[in-house]
Amino acid sequence: MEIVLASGSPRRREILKRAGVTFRVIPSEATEELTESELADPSKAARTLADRKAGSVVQLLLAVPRPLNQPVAVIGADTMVVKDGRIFGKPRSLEEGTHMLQQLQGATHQVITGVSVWMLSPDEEGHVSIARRAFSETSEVTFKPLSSQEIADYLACGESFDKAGAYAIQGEGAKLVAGYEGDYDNIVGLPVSTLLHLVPALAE
Ligand SMILES: Cc1cn([C@H]2C[C@H](O)[C@@H](COP(=O)(O)OP(=O)(O)OP(=O)(O)O)O2)c(=O)[nH]c1=O
Repeated sequence: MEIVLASGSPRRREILKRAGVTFRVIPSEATEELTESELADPSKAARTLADRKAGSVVQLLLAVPRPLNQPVAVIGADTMVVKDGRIFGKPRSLEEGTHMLQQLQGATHQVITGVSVWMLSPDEEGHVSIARRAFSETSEVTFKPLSSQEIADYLACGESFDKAGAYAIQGEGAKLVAGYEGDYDNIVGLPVSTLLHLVPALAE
């Protein structure tokens, strides 16, 4: 089976590689916008975005005028930070990053990663059947109390802008964190242990 990771995230690539999975990368160009009603249920929203990312890459694969000659699994994922039911994605400005970290300091929040796997199976005539499996995983992260100066100094290191919630637990952001519960890889972007448990074919 061929495995495709529908993600431009170097962290997801790294985590999947470390788990011993052989795959290629096709970054998704799906939009990350959600409607008000989708925003109301963060776990579902994360699964929806993951599904959209995987689905957009499946469309690309099926648009190529060359029949699939083997089953293909396409993996999409989306990570969001959730504080008091509000979703924090990637900050679009320094102000937004500052606001996110002000909300997160001295408190506990959830990090939710939604994952969607689309399995494409061609038959002998070249017809492709599609099966989908989606799940989400939640970890909890507690931040130390932070002063405005500490927040400004952290944002100045520059690692915040492509990270949900404006921090990277695997980077300089580790020093903002008092502790976490749950799966660490899930916080960094891909709950690979649950993924391989639910879709064991990926590890074969
Ligand atoms: C909370 C947290 C998030 N992140 C990252 C994981 C995700 O890459 C990113 C959230 O953005 P996503 O939209 O989930 O992913 P992405 O845009 O990086 O990649 P793609 O859509 O192509 O798959 O935040 C960390 O690296 N460390 C952390 O501690």
